[in-house]
Amino acid sequence: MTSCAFSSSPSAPVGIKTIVPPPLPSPRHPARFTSSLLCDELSALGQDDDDEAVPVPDNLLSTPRMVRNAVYSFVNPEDQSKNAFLLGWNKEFAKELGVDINKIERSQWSEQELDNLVKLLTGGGRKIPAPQRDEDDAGKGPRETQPWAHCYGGHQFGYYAGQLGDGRAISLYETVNPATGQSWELQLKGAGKTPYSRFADGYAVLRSSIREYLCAEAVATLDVASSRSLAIMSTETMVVREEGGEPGSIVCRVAPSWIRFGSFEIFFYRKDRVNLRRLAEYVCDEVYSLPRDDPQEMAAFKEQFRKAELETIPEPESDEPRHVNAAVEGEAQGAPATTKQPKALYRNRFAKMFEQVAYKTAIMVSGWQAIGFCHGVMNTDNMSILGLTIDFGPYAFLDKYDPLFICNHSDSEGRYSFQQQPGICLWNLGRLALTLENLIGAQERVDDLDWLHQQETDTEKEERLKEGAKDIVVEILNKSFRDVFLKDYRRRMNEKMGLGGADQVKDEDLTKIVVPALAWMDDYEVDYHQFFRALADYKVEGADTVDKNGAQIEALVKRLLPTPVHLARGSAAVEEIKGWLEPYHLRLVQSSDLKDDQTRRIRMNKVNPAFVLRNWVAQRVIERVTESVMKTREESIEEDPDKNLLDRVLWMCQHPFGEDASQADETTTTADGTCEIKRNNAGLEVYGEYVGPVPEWGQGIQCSCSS
Ligand SMILES: Nc1ncnc2c1ncn2[C@@H]1O[C@H](COP(=O)(O)OP(=O)(O)OP(=O)(O)O)[C@@H](O)[C@H]1O
Repeated sequence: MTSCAFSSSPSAPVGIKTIVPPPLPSPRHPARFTSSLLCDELSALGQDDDDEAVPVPDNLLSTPRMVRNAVYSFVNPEDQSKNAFLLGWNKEFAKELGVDINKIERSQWSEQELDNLVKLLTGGGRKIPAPQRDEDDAGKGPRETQPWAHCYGGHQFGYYAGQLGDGRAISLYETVNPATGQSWELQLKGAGKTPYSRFADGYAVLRSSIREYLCAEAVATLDVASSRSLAIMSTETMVVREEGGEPGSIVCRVAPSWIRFGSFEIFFYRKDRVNLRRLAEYVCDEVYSLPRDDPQEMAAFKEQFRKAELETIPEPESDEPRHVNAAVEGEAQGAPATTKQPKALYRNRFAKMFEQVAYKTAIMVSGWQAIGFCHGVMNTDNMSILGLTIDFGPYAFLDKYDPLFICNHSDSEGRYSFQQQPGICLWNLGRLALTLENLIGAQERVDDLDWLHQQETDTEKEERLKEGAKDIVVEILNKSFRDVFLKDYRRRMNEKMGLGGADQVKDEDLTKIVVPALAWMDDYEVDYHQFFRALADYKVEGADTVDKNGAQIEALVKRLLPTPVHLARGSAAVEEIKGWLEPYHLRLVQSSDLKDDQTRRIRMNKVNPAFVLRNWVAQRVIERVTESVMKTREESIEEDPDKNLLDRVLWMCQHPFGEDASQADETTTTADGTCEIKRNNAGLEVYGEYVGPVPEWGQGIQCSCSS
């Protein structure tokens, strides 16, 4: 890359620097939030087209402050482009984003295009392609972004922390992939100070950027919703952290929406009902595309049920309308249903939105539990309104299976330990529900909903609204979170164990096979991921009971037990493994769909990764890339023997299952009856040392939180 200067466009006003568009897709809006949400007034001063408007200097725009009465602030990324260069480009995600197919590969870009991209992503340029849909702007050519930072609050480790906000993340613009219709918001993390930076510097260090860049892709590939990574840049600056000076970096990360639970909390705790309502409407409209509540349906509901509620309340009818939920209070506790009156509940769009959030959060966390992912900082400011995995800080994939595993060394009490994650999601959903209870509790009452658009206080009314939300929220948490979580977790675990897909899950699979298998792994400190790859090689053909498979079981145990100390307990392990292997074996042989060893193996190896982004792998990449960044750029390109490690590991994150899952390992029985399994690494050579046991130096690595 040359140290390119901006090229001047002939039509640009004198003094304004212009660059040609980089190979990125066009924006839908220069700034999506401008449409319906309130902007921080100070930051908006210089942003309109009015000739009279005086541009606000960047340092004032980004001055940390309390931002009230606003959902976001305009702010420009700090120009860190001087010596910046592109460290990694995720071409697989670029396709999903809708980047011009002829510009997917770095090798397809001109030097100018590379320069433009790096400048845009490191704050040195603001020109983006012309908007896609805005007819007024059509044909006007490149225009400027109006980057913004979002205002949010959040509960951190159980306590409400007040205003947090995007302190080092700045959204550039939103784009829609015309082929898929999916919209994406491009955000730079580490882009410099914003009004929400509080006492911090707005930067990100290379170490944390690499971890986020890789892990978002690893998680997404394992079929768990996640933010995505488009690119990672080295800013060639030093950033000061607890550990000393470290190279700085920016990640361009992308999500359909970056709104968090904490986005609602900030307005709730400030008693700012107007912004809370606007944000909720925005999420219903733009994020979930929920239709507006139908006034006629609401009126009909009111007529039919509220009047009846005042008189004598009828038993719910079987052909009641879809939105009516006749929850019978007390039924759950075993009280006779007839002694309690049924309540007719109307789920307005805010309840439906909450239901969607609960559902998506359940699916996300069932994914985490199944893939063995520990998030580490499940504060409400890190909970996405779309159930995406966001904020890849001190995360870790499990090595050995340990339900008590804590990956965040600041979490001394294990609030966010591996086994706590589903419960914490529920707790966090409870925090979100609190912010929405007025809106949900209003149900079909238009007058109450209108009242909620104002800032007026009426404690009695609010109590009534709160009461009106209670049953709806409880039911959503039960049905759309708890039940969904359990169902999805069963499905995922059954698939991992080769017990078939969703339609084949049996009630006792979890209690008789999955849970005892996990307990066995915990007891013998078995590697969580290797367990499933080894189990895929287990054969039932020719053995109608587990007892006929003795030699194979011994070999399996030998392959899984991590150290000689564990191996010394080998015979106990063999006996104990039978506790779940027996029902497992029977379950397989009794099903014509499951008993074919080869088919099952292929299926299992398609959901159980051979490559896992373990902490030691991420650490290795960090060390190599840091080393090369610390050299001059020319040196690093010429001399770094592992210069492609970042790209290679990204590729592994995106292709973790092995290239050829169909090749079976070879099982041989020796003369003395012992059984050896020779690993067939066909297709795994490409991963080199990055598949297989964790090296000694890499066991138990924890990462620092000062990112
Ligand atoms: N170096 C920094 N400069 C400014 N603000 C920061 C910095 N590090 C963290 N913050 C802010 O502190 C809060 C909590 O930090 P947390 O570690 O959860 O977020 P993060 O990793 O910066 O961001 P994200 O959740 O957007 O991935 C957020 O408001 C975040 O923006």
